[in-house]
Amino acid sequence: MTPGIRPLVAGNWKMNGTEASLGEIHGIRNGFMSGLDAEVDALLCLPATLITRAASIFSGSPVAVGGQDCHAKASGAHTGDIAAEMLHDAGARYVIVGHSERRTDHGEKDSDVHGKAEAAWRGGLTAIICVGETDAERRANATPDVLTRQIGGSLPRAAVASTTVIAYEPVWAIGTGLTPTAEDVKRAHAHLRAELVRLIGEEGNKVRILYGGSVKPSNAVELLGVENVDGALVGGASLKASDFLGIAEAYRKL
Ligand SMILES: O=C(CO)COP(=O)(O)O
Repeated sequence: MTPGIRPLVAGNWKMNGTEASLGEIHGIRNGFMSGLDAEVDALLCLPATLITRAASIFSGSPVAVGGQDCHAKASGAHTGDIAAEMLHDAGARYVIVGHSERRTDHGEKDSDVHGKAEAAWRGGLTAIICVGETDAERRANATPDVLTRQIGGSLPRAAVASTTVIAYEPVWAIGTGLTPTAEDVKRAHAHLRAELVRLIGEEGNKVRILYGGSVKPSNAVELLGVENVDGALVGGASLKASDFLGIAEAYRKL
């Protein structure tokens, strides 16, 4: 946690979810309507096919909807891609950019992520910029260098805290059930905070830095209580309303 920063618990459904999953979205809505919103902001980043339906379910609730990627351009001949403006039109207010799965599956580089973050702002969205080291980089003690390089290349210098979120997601912790120690998370987030301030000045002290990678209800209190951890980006556990709410409930104990 960071004094003065309201935490954000965000889900990332990745390539999961159909009509049959709408019950979980209703469950998430009901959970946040019953008082949890006093503690934390909530967001669900969905496949594009569910954004309009989820935005209608979440309407009048404190839960926002986000996309998982956007193109750098606003429109054009880019088959299969989606523009930030289109996500906004569908009801999204956030978009994840530079997730490690996009960096791996689609060869996205820091310079691509930089362009997508600017596109997100142009389209009226908050950009969630993801960074994080691989297992090999961790073993080589290269985590601080990797984070410096990724944030330096991915973060446009015009970033402001109201429309920028950083997510620290160690690649080796995603979907594996493995998590860094609280001490390792503290060190990585302190490093990212210092880099933010170096890159964008005092504004960097107000930017939310989320932790992502195997967050569950059982480890949420420990991970979310760490200094400079301003929320979570949750994959697998966000698919079930009870687990996602269980993670947000950590803020009732912190
Ligand atoms: O990649 C993630 C969120 O963006 C984390 O995924 P898991 O919570 O499934 O490890």
